[in-house]
Formats: sequence, structure tokens, C-alpha cells
Amino acid sequence: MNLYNKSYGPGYLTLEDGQVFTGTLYGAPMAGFGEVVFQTGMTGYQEVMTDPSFAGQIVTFTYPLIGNYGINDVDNEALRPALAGMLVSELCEQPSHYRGKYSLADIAEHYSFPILAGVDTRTITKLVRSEGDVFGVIADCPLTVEQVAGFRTKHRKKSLVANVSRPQTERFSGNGEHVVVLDLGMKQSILDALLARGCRVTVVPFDTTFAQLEALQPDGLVLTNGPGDPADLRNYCSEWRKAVERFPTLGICLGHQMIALMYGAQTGRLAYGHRGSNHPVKELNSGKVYITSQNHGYVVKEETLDKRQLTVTYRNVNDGTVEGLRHLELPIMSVQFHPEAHPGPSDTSFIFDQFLQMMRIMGAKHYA
Ligand SMILES: NC(=O)CC[C@H](N)C(=O)O
Repeated sequence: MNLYNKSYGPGYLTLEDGQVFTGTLYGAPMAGFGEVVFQTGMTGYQEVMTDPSFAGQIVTFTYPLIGNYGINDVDNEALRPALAGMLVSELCEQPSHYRGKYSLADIAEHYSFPILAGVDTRTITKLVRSEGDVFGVIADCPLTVEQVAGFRTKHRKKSLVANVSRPQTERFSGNGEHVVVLDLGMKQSILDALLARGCRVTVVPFDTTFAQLEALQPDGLVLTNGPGDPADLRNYCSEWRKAVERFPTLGICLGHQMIALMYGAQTGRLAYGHRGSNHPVKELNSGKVYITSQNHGYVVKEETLDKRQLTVTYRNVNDGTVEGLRHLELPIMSVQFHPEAHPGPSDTSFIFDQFLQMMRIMGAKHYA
């Protein structure tokens, strides 16, 4: 590995209010722009880098050393990184791990996304915590407030899910239940979790119609994670609702938010998002608390739920927000956290087993 001197020299993060943070720019000399968010995991930067839900976002890593175990060939959540940029305190240029094949700087250069290293990530994180909605641009020069505003206008016009969803159907063999996955920006680990349980999986583009889904004759449906504001996908709700009412369904993260929207609830922004590997959620039935992997900026507004149709199954222990839903009559369940883990704990992988159970028990009845 040739790991040295990959930087382009000084780089700058300019925020909407004109604040500038100076560091060393790696990866791409062109501007990276997006919502500035923070991720608190101590490991997992490769999974974060390749999780399509981060499309259109600049991710601040609160862990102070990033890149120390390199990048390998097995932990990618998608074929390419989707995020707009990374902000790190110290970028390690000499990774060491038996599986590590590339340095983070190499990958950033290969895929042309910017990493700004040597910035005060603690101050940026505190800013995001207090402001919530922070937009910024990473570039090789400081920008004016007007220029940043121009990037924000451009940012608002992006169709994030359309950019990360697969353009074509992909099929994966298995001997078990046939699961159709509606790809809103699917993490590879969701596919892996289904394949590990023997499912036959068909991954379809996000704009697949109900008729097309029905023609595939699934035993169950998964609505995946994905980037952006769930309310932007409102137009798809009526088509998707037909599908979730026809097949046993599991919604994960964005998929969970979409199920709530389909039933007339609203989503809104969290104060500053949940992004990390140690978010406690309580299963309301059992009172058990699980430590979960999370990555979301929006949340289902509980007061807007029609509780005659959807009931809250999980709640965040820190802020009490909705973390899971279940339909009272139909086999539809959803979680805001990530049972597929990667990065973070796999304590809630049983959600996939429950989904399998749901397909087995409710599926046949449902088709009858
Ligand atoms: N990981 C996800 O699916 C994220 C969902 C949504 N984009 C949010 O930020 O809340």
C-alpha cells in the first residue's frame, strides 16, 4: 500500500452561516456538499462510508482516529460510497489490519469524495447538536455565504433515493421463503441477513409498481433503509400501501417511516439525529432493552399515529421516540433501528427471524 502524501493540501468546510473550519483535504479536489451530521460509533467507518442512507450528507466522525484498520473487501454496504464527504479529527494514513487492503485516503481518491481531516470534530458536533439542521460545503477554498446557499438549492433538487436504488431487478437464490426487497438504498447486510436464513431474494427498484410486485409472487416484502426526507416519497405511498397490505412486510428505517406515512402519520426531524452503534431501545411488550445500531435524522411523530391501525412496539430509551411499529390486524412490522447491524451490535437480528415466522404463520392465511 502506498499510503503517504495523498492529501491535496489545505481544505475548508464552509457552513451556511459563514463559519469556516480549516483542515487537510483528501480524496477529491471538487466540492462536497450536504447536510452535516455526526456519527458516534468507535468503529465502522467503512460501513458508514458505504451505507446509501448517508447520500447527500457530510458525516462527522466523533471518534478521534479514523482509518486505522484500513478498508477491506468484505464490509462494504454498497458497491460505492454515497456520502457527500467526511469530517475527521485524525486520518490514519498507515492502517494496520490483516483484512485491510486499502487506506481510507486511497478509497476517497478512487471514488472522488472529499475527506477533511484535522478539523475540530467536537466543535462541529456540538454545533449540530445545538442547531440541528446544518448545511456545509467541503472545498479547497473557503466559500462565501452566497455560494453555500447556491449549493443548498442544488442539494434540495436531488432525488436521493432514485440515485441509490438499483436500476434493475436482481435475484439471489435460496431454498426458503421468497422475499421481495424494495430497494430504497439497501444496505448489503439486509440482503445478507435474509440469505443467511435461506430466503430466496429478489431486490427490485424503488419505483416498482404493485402489479409488478404481485407478479413476482413473494412470500414477504421488505422496505429498506434509504436516504433523505421520507416525506419526499409521499407520492409512492398509495402504491406501496397496496403491497404491504397484500404481503407480510418488514420495514427498516426509511421503510419503517414510509409505513407510518402510508397510514396517514407524519414524520419530522429529530433534534440532531441518531447515528451510532449504542442506541438503547425498549421493547414495550417485554420491557427488555436492546442496544441498537442507528442512522436516522427523521422520526415518526407519535401524536400523528392512528393507533387503531398501528401500535408502537419499541421506544428509544434516551428520548422516548418511536422505534418500532406493528399493524394491529395485518402482518406488517417495522423498526427504526438496524437489525442487520453493520456497523454496530447484532442484538436485534431476531427481527429477521420474527419476519420469517410472520411469513410462515400469517402468509398462508393472508393469501387465502
Ligand atoms: N437509514 C435510514 O434509512 C435513514 C432514513 C431517513 N433518511 C432518515 O434520515 O431518517
